Amino acid sequence: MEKIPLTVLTGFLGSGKTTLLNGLLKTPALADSAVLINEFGEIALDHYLIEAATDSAVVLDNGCICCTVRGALSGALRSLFWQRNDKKVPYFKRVIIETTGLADPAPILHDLLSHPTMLQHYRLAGVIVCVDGLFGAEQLDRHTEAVKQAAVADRILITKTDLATTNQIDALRTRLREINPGADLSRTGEENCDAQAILDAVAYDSLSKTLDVQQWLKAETYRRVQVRRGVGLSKKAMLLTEEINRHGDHIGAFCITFNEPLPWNGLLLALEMLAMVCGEHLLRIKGIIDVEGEDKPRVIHGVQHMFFPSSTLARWPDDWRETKLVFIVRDMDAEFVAQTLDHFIEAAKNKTQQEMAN
Ligand SMILES: Nc1nc2c(ncn2[C@@H]2O[C@H](COP(=O)(O)OP(=O)(O)OP(=O)(O)O)[C@@H](O)[C@H]2O)c(=O)[nH]1
Repeated sequence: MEKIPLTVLTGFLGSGKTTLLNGLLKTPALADSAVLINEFGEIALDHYLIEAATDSAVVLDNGCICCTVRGALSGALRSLFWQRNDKKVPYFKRVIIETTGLADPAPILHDLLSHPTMLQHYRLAGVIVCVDGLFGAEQLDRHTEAVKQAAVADRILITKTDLATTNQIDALRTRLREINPGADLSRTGEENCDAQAILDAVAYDSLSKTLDVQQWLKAETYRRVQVRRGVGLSKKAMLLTEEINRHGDHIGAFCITFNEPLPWNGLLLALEMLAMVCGEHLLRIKGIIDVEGEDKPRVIHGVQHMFFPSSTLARWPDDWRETKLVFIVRDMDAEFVAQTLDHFIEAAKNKTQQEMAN
């Protein structure tokens, strides 16, 4: 059965999420959507979608379903799926989750990822983040959540471009590029900003055999970090603030490559170890892996200490067969990540060699 695409729409308070969503939902392409508004605690949200929503799902004028969910989303998504199955709500093709502006997106993505039954029905199509063209820079300065939101985005939309000056928008673009070099970045009102483009641009389908790897990974936009062979793990370097950029964002975005096939177990151990020791510093990881003994590339991606189930693509791009892992981290040393990967990969290779020798 085809999985239902799930788009997470986030962005700081007042950044224009609801305005964007209202615009998107008016377009016929998105008429068959279910919208979940994820509320937390006492934060007062009073816009039209919330007003339209009661405890359970409400059908909006355009046929979209809307409901407000307090706390964890996974239960609501499962229930929505079964309601659709039992025809208790109109059929919907996709789900858009709008989070509250104060939300750290990582726990939301964890919630979505950590329920295997939910992953049977849904797939994460992408994370869209609205950044306020006028106040975005200030929000990035003051609020860690705003930086984290930008870091996990697949697509960033700069809003309120009618209010901001060209200089403000250009400076914001540059800063967002530093935080998240691989995200699609555009401003509302731009040509490539229509509803379908926004939803399609980020589509990562774990079952898709046709994923455009280059477009998805954009490895060339990240700073390249070399693995120093045979150096091993340094005792001192784990959590460093070397990655602080000139805005003080404490965010590092880098790419690590390996040009020989890797033992899958060694790589997994390395990633597990990184997730265990410094999971909260790992904001986003994506990778295409050349696995020893396999002809086809494997895709992995994760947020903090959670990884989406890995999947295998149909084939390598014509001009590229190399492992590439991109990381967006917070207060974490890039070299430490590279050496940890190398250490566990080498250990796995040595173990296999010893087993073969015996
Ligand atoms: N001029 C202008 N105003 C905008 C734009 N986008 C949003 N706004 C206004 O900014 C305010 C906040 O927009 P919302 O869409 O409610 O923002 P939000 O991110 O959903 O806000 P919360 O859900 O409260 O976090 C509203 O008054 C909007 O009318 C824009 O592109 N231009």
